[in-house]
Amino acid sequence: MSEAWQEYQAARAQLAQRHRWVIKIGSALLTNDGRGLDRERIAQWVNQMAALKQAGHEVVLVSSGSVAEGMKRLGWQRRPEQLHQLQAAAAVGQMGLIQAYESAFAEHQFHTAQILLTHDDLSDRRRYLNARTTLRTLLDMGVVPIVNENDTVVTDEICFGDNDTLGALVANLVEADLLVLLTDQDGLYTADPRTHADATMVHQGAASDPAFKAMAGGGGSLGRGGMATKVRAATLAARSGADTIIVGGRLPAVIERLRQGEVLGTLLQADAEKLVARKQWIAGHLQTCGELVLDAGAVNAVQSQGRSLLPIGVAAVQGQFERGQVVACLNEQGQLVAKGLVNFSSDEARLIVRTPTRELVNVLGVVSDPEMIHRDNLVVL
Ligand SMILES: Nc1ncnc2c1ncn2[C@@H]1O[C@H](COP(=O)(O)OP(=O)(O)O)[C@@H](O)[C@H]1O
Ligand SMILES: N[C@@H](CCC(=O)OP(=O)(O)O)C(=O)O
Repeated sequence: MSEAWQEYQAARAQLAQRHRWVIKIGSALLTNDGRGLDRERIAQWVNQMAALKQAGHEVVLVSSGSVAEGMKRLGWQRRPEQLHQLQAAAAVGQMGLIQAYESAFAEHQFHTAQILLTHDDLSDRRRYLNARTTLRTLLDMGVVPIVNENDTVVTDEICFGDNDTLGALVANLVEADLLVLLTDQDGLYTADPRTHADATMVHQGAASDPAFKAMAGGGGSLGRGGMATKVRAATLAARSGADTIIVGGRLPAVIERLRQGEVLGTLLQADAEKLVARKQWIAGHLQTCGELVLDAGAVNAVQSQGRSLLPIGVAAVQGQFERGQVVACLNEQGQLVAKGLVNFSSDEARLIVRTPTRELVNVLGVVSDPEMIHRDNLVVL
């Protein structure tokens, strides 16, 4: 046995002990090649999740499939393009999705709970904390939360877009130990195996390794994200310390075998420093209200020295925002370097661009917090 394989085995044995699992099941897998939900498979996964719970683990399920099931129920052959049709299909299909899981978990005497989230729910601090408390309460009660995006009310601008991202943000929310992304491929390959017959599977690596991002392509017609969003999800999940496994959901007894520590799929390990809860919430903002453009000195202070962002280092302000909202910090080349909770509104911020701290009082009068973004509220990306 090679040394690398021994290393994989050791990592998997350790993972199998992890307490709180978020398991995401994608559309490509759930939907019987577009012919509605694959109920037989759903029952098999539920049996394995029930066994996981009986062994003392906690499980949160993130499941796609509402649009695909809605299309089947409505007799539609192709995924509609129009948003309101997608939303209608999701509303019809979510009924079937929840019904399928509820009856399968009931066979094992487990209660389930439906949680439908939008991006807005997680970007508002109060709603985020509410969602977190509810999910944790459900887990304490032994209930299996089943999460999906609230497709009926989201628009393109405010959606997570794919359930891989949602799965990662849920992993952050519940401080999961492990995120399992079940999909239609056995794992992440060096290139999309549907178009590259010679591609080989990656067994293990660091979530932040840019090589994986380069390998990952888009998805099929039912799923939305493809591998690209799965690799990104692994980097998001890593912020709260969760490792991610991308694995084939059609492999026999896949969840059970992961629980036994078998080397399956691709393990992307959390290698970045775990962020405190408040910073995870800031980092989880996919859309921000505005941008601050930082000069090179400020980028260095924030990125390499862990310092607060001061108005003197801000070269420009874009967009409209209020004090306390999350803004993006860009370098002068327009690349995202950080996100943070800003201490000034966009109107105030424009007035104090490039202003030294001691002169703020001359521009704005009394200033309680002189930093543009305090380091405790700043996440370097
Ligand atoms: N490097 C890669 N390795 C494996 N699959 C890839 C890769 N790049 C793109 N893909 C595609 O991603 C698809 C899975 O993503 P997707 O269709 O969104 O599934 P899901 O609904 O499970 O999220 C695979 O069917 C595959 O064709
Ligand atoms: N919320 C949507 C799923 C979004 C989606 O397709 O996600 P994925 O299968 O992860 O690419 C649904 O339930 O149909």
